[in-house]
Amino acid sequence: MNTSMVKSKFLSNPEDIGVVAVGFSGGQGKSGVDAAPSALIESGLLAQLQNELNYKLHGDDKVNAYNDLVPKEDPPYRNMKNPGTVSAVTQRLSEQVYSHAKEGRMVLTLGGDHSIAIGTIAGTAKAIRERLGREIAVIWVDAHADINTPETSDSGNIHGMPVAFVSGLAKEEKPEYFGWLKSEHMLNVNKLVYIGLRDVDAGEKKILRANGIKAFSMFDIDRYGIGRVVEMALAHIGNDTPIHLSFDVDALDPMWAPSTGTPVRGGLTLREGDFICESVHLTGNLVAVDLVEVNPSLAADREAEANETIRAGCSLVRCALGESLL
Ligand SMILES: NC(=[NH2+])NCCC[C@H](N)C(=O)O
Ligand SMILES: [Mn+2]
Ligand SMILES: [Mn+2]
Repeated sequence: MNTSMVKSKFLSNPEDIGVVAVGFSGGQGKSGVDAAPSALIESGLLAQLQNELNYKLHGDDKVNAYNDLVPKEDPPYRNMKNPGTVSAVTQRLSEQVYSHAKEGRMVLTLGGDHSIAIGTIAGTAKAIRERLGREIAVIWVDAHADINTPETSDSGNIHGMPVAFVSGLAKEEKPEYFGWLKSEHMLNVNKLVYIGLRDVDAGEKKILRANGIKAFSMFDIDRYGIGRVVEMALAHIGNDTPIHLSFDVDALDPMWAPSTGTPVRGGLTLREGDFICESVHLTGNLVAVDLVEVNPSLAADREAEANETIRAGCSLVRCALGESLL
């Protein structure tokens, strides 16, 4: 590792990264987001982590497609689209993430749409509870809150619901529809903090308010600047808490990350996104990172815009894992 890098104090093997490549798009309707992990890897992300940041990488270098888990029929249930598929994939993913986190490794998950955070957070939360007897905190960087319940969602897309499921705000008994989520998988909502919000549904605003969830919108970033916002976000979590960073590339302004399924103007600059990741790295508390919603096939000028988005995604991940400017 570089000397300037901070080793996470909650990892027994901080030089080791468990990589999980999740080629999955079933949490929303647009194809192409499943191609992101291979695009990120082909552009050199894992090679950089290995050769420049000197990490030891574990896990499969092939992208998981989870085709064996797709049921023959998957009708909507409680207004959710592809509920059986998303449930089965995130359950399997939770076990993959868990097995890396259990070994005391940092876990890097390359999505895929944001529904996969049901699996990544469930896996991290369970492993950290078992290994350290601790609850994790989640920093959710996104234009969206992704905290709809099946009933509040207008779209029925599960990538708009992962926070509700993994925090127990959306409940379901049936094991084939997320009933596999048990208390050991759960995230406490007072250990959750959002950064970058600017497109939050009316039902989600109610949920955020009713549960007193800490959220920093783009308004807060304009008002206080990214430096103070990150400071306040980290203060909310407390400086002795393992952190899972879930970064939706659509938190960035479409100027920096145009190739994504639900772009919203007025977002973070790439530098602000990198700054969040650098700051989280510097806490020494990071235990897991997700990068989601890169969709290389969604771009007006396909190649140039897709490449920009992939480059932005790689930059965010490298910053979270300790690349520094000097
Ligand atoms: N991960 C995302 N990009 N989520 C977008 C969600 C959009 C909208 N709030 C919905 O529930 O459908
Ligand atoms: Mn989003
Ligand atoms: Mn999201």
